[in-house]
Amino acid sequence: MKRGFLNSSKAHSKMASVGRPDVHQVLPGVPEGYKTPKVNIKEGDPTIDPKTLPQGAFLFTSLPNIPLDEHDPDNWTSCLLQVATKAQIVDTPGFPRPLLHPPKPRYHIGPTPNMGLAAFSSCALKMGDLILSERALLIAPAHLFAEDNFPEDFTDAQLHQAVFAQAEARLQVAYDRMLPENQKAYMALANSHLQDGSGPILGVMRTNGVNAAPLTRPGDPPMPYSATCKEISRLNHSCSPNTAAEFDMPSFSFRLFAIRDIAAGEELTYTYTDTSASAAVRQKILEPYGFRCTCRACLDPRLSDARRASIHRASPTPALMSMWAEEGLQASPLYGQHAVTLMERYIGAGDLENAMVYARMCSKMKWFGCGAEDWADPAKIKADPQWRKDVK
Ligand SMILES: C[S@@+](CC[C@H](N)C(=O)[O-])C[C@H]1O[C@@H](n2cnc3c(N)ncnc32)[C@H](O)[C@@H]1O
Repeated sequence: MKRGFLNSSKAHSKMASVGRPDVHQVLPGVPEGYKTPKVNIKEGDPTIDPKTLPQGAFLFTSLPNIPLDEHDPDNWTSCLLQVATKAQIVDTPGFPRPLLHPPKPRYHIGPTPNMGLAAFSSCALKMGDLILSERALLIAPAHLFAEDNFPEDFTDAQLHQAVFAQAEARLQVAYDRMLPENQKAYMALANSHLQDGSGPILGVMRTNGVNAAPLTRPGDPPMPYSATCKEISRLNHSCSPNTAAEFDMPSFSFRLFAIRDIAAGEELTYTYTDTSASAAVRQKILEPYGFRCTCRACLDPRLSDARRASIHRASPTPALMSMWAEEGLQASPLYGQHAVTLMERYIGAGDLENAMVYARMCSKMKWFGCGAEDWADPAKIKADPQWRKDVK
């Protein structure tokens, strides 16, 4: 039986452009005459051999690496990645594996009265059910970074705008490499950054980016990546979400799972914030998305804040697990770790019935990337080296 899964480290041809935005038109704060530096290291550029680039250099690429004008039923992602990150991806055993799809569609996108579009379950779902798999439209560094020395007389506001302009110019290259239908899908996504100087491509990324954590290699400085998806990015936020997304490196795709049982027609949500934080802190983190969360935990923060604080401190017990579930925090890695701890505790005590309860729970927690479908097997539990080790 695999232990500690929760602790393990775990995008040429020129194409038509849909609604191609003009960086300087949409960034009025950039001083007249300021030109963004050219950042054009594209794969397939005959003047550059990617193998000679430093590991930290950025590369525009498509993953899986198929010709840019070709269609793949599973789509491909237009990426801006560090050279070393790309190497890590293509060296992943099994890459590029086809996507794992549910046997029939389990969700649909539809309107809400006050939250724009949203995703809804099309059937009753069980905890651990795969809802959808998709490759992102765009993956790029989540953090804005400046690439040249700015004129000394720039004001803070101008500096801010110039950094946005650089980011937009970079993203424009990745956007130009997308298939026209992907460009169209990208520009159709929500944008909560229409007034702050973000260019349109950056604005959509900042509104819809999903954390592609496994792409961040351990190192200094860490480079977080943001993935903008056609479908998953339609999910609205909840501080007690009912889904979680896991990035599967071999297939280079996100998998969205039900993290508890979900009724047919229920809205599917995931979290944009830190669910362990207080309601006030969560609202602050959500501010850039342009809404105030009105989920159950935010409407009654006094009770929920106290409960969240205490359950994050407490040691795992079956009663504590119920409190985590009542608070709707099954996406938290700590919840998963507790399930493993309890399973191990019952294995050590030779308590098969209770060990099976938590083994079944762990087996369904596929959003943690554990892929541990067969943990809930009494024969395996009894064959575990720790079986009955704590029995005096
Ligand atoms: C990633 S998009 C989600 C999909 C979006 N509703 C759409 O129409 O495409 C994020 C945007 O959805 C809206 N949104 C997401 N969660 C919300 C919530 N809990 N309450 C109100 N608006 C929300 C906000 O406008 C936010 O900027």
